[in-house]
Amino acid sequence: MNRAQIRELVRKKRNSLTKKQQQEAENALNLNLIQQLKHYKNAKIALYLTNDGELGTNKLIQSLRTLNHQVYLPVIHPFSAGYLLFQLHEENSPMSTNRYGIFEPKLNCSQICPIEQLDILFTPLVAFDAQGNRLGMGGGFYDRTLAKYYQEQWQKPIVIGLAHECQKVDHVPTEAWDIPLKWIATPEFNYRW
Ligand SMILES: Nc1nc2c(c(=O)[nH]1)N(C=O)[C@@H](CNc1ccc(C(=O)N[C@@H](CCC(=O)O)C(=O)O)cc1)CN2
Ligand SMILES: Nc1ncnc2c1ncn2[C@@H]1O[C@H](COP(=O)(O)OP(=O)(O)OP(=O)(O)O)[C@@H](O)[C@H]1O
Repeated sequence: MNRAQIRELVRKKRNSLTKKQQQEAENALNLNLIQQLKHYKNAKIALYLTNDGELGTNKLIQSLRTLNHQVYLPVIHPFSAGYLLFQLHEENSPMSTNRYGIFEPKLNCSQICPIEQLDILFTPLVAFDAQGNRLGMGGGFYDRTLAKYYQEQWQKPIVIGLAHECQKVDHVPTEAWDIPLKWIATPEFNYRW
């Protein structure tokens, strides 16, 4: 299967999960990651708002806030095409919808966090394989935005892909720009490379 075929197949799969399965997955992911991140204090953590059958993040966002972490969300860069910015997201932050119909914070430059100052960055993904290869929605946003950090000796942020178990495939055909992940969390497991 090529990248487009895998994308189509896995997007269908995750969109066909029932509400109950989605809810259970979201709850389990929350418990998994709260346990995994328990040594962090007042961390800056980038997440995303759920779209297209992706693993739910609302519960995790609420828990992280309760634990005094700061939550950031991606905002599509207003003029650097294909890049993301990460903006602070609080309970009542003004929101707007981007061109894909995904909620994102209304751009406020004073609340943007440079990537190297984030402690943890969670990426959405469509499919992953046993080697940590990641396939996204096809915009190249995360690959492009993180490319600069991948080239240098990279300490921060820790990048963690989030996915349902059903998004694991035998093999993701890779491209030169793809950034393999060192950690993918599902509701059930943590895959580390
Ligand atoms: N929840 C979430 N937020 C995210 C991402 C994501 O994958 N998930 N992104 C990760 O990069 C960025 C947005 N990238 C996206 C790229 C394509 C489509 C999408 O639905 N594409 C349609 C075609 C839409 C069109 O061109 O008008 C499709 O493939 O059906 C959505 C998001 C930033 N925010
Ligand atoms: N580092 C980069 N520099 C320039 N272009 C890039 C880079 N990374 C990806 N692209 C471009 O973005 C397009 C989409 O890439 P790809 O199919 O890998 O996206 P994706 O990983 O599925 O999406 P996303 O990262 O947004 O979840 C490709 O055509 C590629 O040319």
